[in-house]
Amino acid sequence: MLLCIDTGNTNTVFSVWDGGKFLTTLRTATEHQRTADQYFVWFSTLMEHHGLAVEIDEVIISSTVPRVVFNLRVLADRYFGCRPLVVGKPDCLLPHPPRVDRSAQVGPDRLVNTAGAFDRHGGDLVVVDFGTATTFDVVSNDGAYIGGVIAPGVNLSLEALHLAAAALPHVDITKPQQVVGTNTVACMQSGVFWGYVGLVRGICDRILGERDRPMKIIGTGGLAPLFSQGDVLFDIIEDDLTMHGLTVIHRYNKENG
Ligand SMILES: Nc1ncnc2c1ncn2[C@@H]1O[C@H](COP(=O)(O)OP(=O)(O)O)[C@@H](O)[C@H]1O
Ligand SMILES: CC(C)(COP(=O)(O)O)[C@@H](O)C(=O)NCCC(=O)O
Ligand SMILES: [K+]
Repeated sequence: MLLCIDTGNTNTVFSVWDGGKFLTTLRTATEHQRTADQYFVWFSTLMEHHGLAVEIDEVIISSTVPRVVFNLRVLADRYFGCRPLVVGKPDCLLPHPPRVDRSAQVGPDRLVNTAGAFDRHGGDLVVVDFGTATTFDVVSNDGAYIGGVIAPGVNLSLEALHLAAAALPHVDITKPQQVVGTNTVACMQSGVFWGYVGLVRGICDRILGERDRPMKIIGTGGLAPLFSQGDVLFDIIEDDLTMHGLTVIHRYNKENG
């Protein structure tokens, strides 16, 4: 079976694909010091806990943190007896190569989102992914990643306020009751929540204006549903888009590699 690994700057997600569906999805904090042995103890313990006695014989990795790839490669080699496909490396083929200034610099998560979204929805898309950073990935009519936008992530913005201003506490994001906050926490939540609603809407409107054609807007990442409570921001919300993209790229490499 195929193990799909998506490492973001905050969290790493492992998901097991049986060829038709994901059997389980496991999440751990991203730490570059974690060894292959540590990954395996964590993974095998939870697989056993879920009663999943499956044999992994293929691995695909997308990592926005280059340093973790070494240990993930060792994991695949030592425990699953395979050489992983690593998105963004020259030996990993993409169904539609990106058309940007330096394709080697594009975050692999964005290439994967593009592949997953095009497979499900066809071309002319904007994928908005709420992770450590909030990214906008523009997918052309023929399925290529052709550029986008990188904005600071929601939690990063809240944390930056806390770190830079002595009197501002650490707060979690939520949709505030009112725009006008009557205490410090409510004021901060309002600034970030409504600020992001405006940011997403404003950037998508500008992308649509610049591209001058109808496009579908797809939201993904854990915070997409929260922000769509503030305004109609997305045509579709899909929380498994990155994982789906990994299966698409894996299949493409099997068929064409
Ligand atoms: N459903 C959720 N509710 C609240 N916060 C979330 C949710 N999903 C993710 N987050 C937060 O959003 C940030 C980005 O998370 P994640 O999507 O895992 O980022 P990355 O892919 O960059 O690792 C993290 O700080 C995480 O705690
Ligand atoms: C923009 C990102 C930091 C987003 O990563 P994430 O929020 O998923 O951790 C990542 O896609 C990245 O490191 N990109 C490299 C630069 C680029 O995509 O052009
Ligand atoms: K992201």
